[in-house]
Amino acid sequence: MTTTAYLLTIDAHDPTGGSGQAADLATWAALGWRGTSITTALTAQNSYGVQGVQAAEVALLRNSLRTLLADGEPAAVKIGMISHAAVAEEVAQFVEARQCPVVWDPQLASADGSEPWAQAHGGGLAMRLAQRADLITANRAEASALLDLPAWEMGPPPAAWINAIRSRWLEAGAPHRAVVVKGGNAWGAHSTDWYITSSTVLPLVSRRLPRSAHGSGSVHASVCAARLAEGWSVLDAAAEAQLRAHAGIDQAIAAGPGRPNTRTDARADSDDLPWLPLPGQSEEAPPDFARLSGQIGFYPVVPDADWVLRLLEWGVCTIQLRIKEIEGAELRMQIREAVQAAREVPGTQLFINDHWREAIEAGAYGVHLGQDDVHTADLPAIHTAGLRLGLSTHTPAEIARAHALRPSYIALGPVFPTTLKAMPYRPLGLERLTQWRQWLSPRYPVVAIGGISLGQMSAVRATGVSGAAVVSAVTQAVNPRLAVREALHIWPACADEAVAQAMV
Ligand SMILES: Cc1ncc(COP(=O)(O)OP(=O)(O)O)c(N)n1
Ligand SMILES: Cc1nc(C(=O)O)sc1CCOP(=O)(O)O
Ligand SMILES: [Mg+2]
Repeated sequence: MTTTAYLLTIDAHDPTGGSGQAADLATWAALGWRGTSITTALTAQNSYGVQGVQAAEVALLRNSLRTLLADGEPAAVKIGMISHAAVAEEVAQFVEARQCPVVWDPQLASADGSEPWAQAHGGGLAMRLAQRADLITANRAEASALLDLPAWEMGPPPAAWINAIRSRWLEAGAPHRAVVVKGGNAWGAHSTDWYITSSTVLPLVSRRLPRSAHGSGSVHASVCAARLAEGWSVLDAAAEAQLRAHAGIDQAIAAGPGRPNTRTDARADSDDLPWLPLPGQSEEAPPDFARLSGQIGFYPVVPDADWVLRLLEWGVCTIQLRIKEIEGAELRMQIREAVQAAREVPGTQLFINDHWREAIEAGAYGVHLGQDDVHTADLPAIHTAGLRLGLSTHTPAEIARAHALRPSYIALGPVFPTTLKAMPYRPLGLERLTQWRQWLSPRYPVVAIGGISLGQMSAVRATGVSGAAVVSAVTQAVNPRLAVREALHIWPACADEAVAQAMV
């Protein structure tokens, strides 16, 4: 029997279960991970906060770490509260000898001041933890105390913060290393986490909740550790962690008369989504793109206007024209022809892939764009012209980017391996599709795409998505007419009122 992979939290024991190792273990259980824990300190606390801290005995800590390792290496380590220099030294030595991802979530807490923070993190110890960590998740107070930085009230991180974070925490590290400075304890309508690497500064913006909750930092950091262990990028891990922490605070559990505990297994939805504005875009979300007028269902994606005409004849209502390798007058003509034909069939939702200028010119129903396209397309022009917008997404950070643009629908893919084009993403599978679809609900209709055959369409539909976009299942079918008939039988759409009336 092989050992089940495990995550390790090196953190304090919180008797309320709301933070520290208890919260990490519960979060990991909710994510399907086996968690293990090594105790850095015992705390006396309740819903009013920490009343006392007793650092772990160092020989026992060392023995615990060594003993645990005999079962195998952890898949990732999360470090939390360390309130004594000797404990910090032991933990630093331990993580320096590991190969796996390390997340460090520094804690200022030693509420009664009995174990001075400076002692535990002084003498270069904090620097050693920082330089080994793949990700440091600190709120502003923690980062300010550790790096001796001036207060930062509003807006993006000041240059002094970025310089200090880069020169002291990131410079020595690999390029994927990052710091997330969390915005939960700042002010304003939004709570913005700042993702900082040696070359990037990106805001992840959330709707500020009217309350805080105990343990949200632990939930955030433990989600990050799990996702780094699974090979997700730090930005993707941070985006999902922010979503889950937001949901956990929103659904916090009363633990007494004081602060509630962050819920570790909260069900996130679109109110919890962080958004990642485009460079130069304000934190304020833009106005929503127009809503879809009908349901989506079976959504063929086809390479030319002739295909669109055929699909209209066969009763398909939501269609995408995805023309590659044609330009100029021929491109414009095909788009115009398809748009004109679609307009003659009430209830048709025809999206034009990539070619947003030609789509506006032709008065199309909508445009579908990829992640790279949103940097160059004139999104306000598409919005002003009244076109719907569909966006491709493949990761939590891409979902956050899409949410910053408030499109009409969001596509998730590739659900299964696709042969249509090379994709640098691993397939989502149905479980992740179900999960991410929940994150996007109720705000966004979700379209599943990638490797979907007719045989898989019922299972895809059962995940709760609004539609399934397919290329090969139609264009490569031996008998496309029959394939379309079967697909419409599995997933009829056009429940649009206009169509329903036209059919009476
Ligand atoms: C419904 C739907 N989802 C995703 C895509 C992919 O769009 P994009 O990322 O722009 O890639 P190309 O299709 O242009 O290769 C799509 N077309 N439709
Ligand atoms: C064009 C495209 N975009 C994808 C995404 O995940 O964004 S998957 C994909 C290919 C869809 O073709 P088929 O149905 O033949 O697999
Ligand atoms: Mg495209």
